[in-house]
Amino acid sequence: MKYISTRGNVEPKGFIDTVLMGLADDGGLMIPDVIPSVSAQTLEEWRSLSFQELFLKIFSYYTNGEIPDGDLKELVERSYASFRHPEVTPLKEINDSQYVLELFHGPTFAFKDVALQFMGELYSYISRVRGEIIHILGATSGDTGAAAIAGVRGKEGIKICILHPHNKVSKVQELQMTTVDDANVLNLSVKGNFDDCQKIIKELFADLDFKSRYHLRAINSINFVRILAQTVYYFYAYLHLPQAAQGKTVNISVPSGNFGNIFSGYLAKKMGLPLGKLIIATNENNILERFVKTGEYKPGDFKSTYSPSMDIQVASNFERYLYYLLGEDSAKVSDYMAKLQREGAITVDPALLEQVQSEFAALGVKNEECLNIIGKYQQESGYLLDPHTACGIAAYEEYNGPGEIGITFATAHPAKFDEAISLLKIKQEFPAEIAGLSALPQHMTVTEHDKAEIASQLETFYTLSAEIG
Ligand SMILES: Cc1ncc(COP(=O)(O)O)c(C=O)c1O
Ligand SMILES: N[C@@H](CCOP(=O)(O)O)C(=O)O
Repeated sequence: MKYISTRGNVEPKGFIDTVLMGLADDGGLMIPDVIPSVSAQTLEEWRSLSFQELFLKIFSYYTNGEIPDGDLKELVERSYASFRHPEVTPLKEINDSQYVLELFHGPTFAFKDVALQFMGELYSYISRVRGEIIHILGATSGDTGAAAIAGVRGKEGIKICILHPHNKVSKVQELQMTTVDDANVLNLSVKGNFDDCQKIIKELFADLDFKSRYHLRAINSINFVRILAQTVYYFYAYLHLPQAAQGKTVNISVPSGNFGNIFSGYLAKKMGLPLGKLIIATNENNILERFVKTGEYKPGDFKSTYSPSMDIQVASNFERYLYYLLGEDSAKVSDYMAKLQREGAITVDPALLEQVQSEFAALGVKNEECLNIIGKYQQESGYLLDPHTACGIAAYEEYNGPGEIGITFATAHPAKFDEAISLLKIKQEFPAEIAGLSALPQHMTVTEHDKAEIASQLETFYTLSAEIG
């Protein structure tokens, strides 16, 4: 398998080179040239596999043998040894038509750990085996940053710089990132919002001279391996439904921001996983809901909500979906993206909109509704949802039809977002790993929202890294 860019101007690459490239050098996003197909019989054979075994099966379609089987197995085993649940991503039954896939049992209590624990191991492996310098640059609305740092802190040959929006992440998220005192970690707290942080890193990646001089590597979902690692739990969830649910339509509701998690579901479906609707749940930053309902993709005004990790207006992975929606025509994708840049909005025609609506449903959940859902589920079933998951549940309630099975992804543990939970006067118990954070000193540099200033901070940090790494 080779990997190509959504914009068509990158020579086809192998798996490891795609990981290293991150953002495609032509400004697009890397995707496989052909999506492999998993037969119904193979799926049936996968039912009894553990999460780790399933991971290896799925990756075997994508890695071209560039990582020997034994090495990949070792990386996967190490990645999930740090999870607190033996199943890694357990499926919980709420009732016989409603399930929650808990994705928060990793070191930083959010779904990002699933892909980023593996990416940390993978980067470390690539650094060791290929002698590549790994200087990670990432942007976060709170969870990616914490998980990426946890995945690579203290690892030889790797440095990581994460930009987060100043005072716009939850207290626990900030502490998880900034109490790490390893010398290979730099936290920049940027005066702006997540979209500003993401825009700056994309511009720095697009400066090919800067990118190659400082060996910039991506950990955000612009990196295809993030998307691929996230497909594993779609398969896992589907294959672990009880027998009574099998054969029914299975819809998945996914709290969404950068469109990475749900794009993994789209990929899983294209590989042959027989899912019903993919339900996009957002908060009041509802660009994706507006797109699915009207065909217009237009970033709106940024709003701070109770689910800060989804406070995103410009959904990075939308371009990957656009590629498939436009019939895998990279010239058309380039035109649409140029128009978006020029005019601030793009619209798809009615025939394409019909296709979008056959593939996705979407709901932008208001702050008040988010709290109502948390309160309701806590009272009725004793299950405490985090505010992102609550948006997912609201969208499930809106779109799951009678006789259908709905799986909502629980993308974070509620302890990360007590700012919202405490508004309901719910007193939650904090896991020890989180409770202990507030006693630790924090390390971060507050920075203007200014690309040149950030580039200069990176130059200093990455130059120093040569001595450390
Ligand atoms: C807890 C949580 N839920 C949902 C999302 C949205 O996921 P995605 O950006 O992959 O759409 C994020 C951040 O991305 C998150 O941290
Ligand atoms: N919500 C994310 C935003 C970045 O998303 P990514 O999937 O592209 O890494 C976060 O928590 O940082």
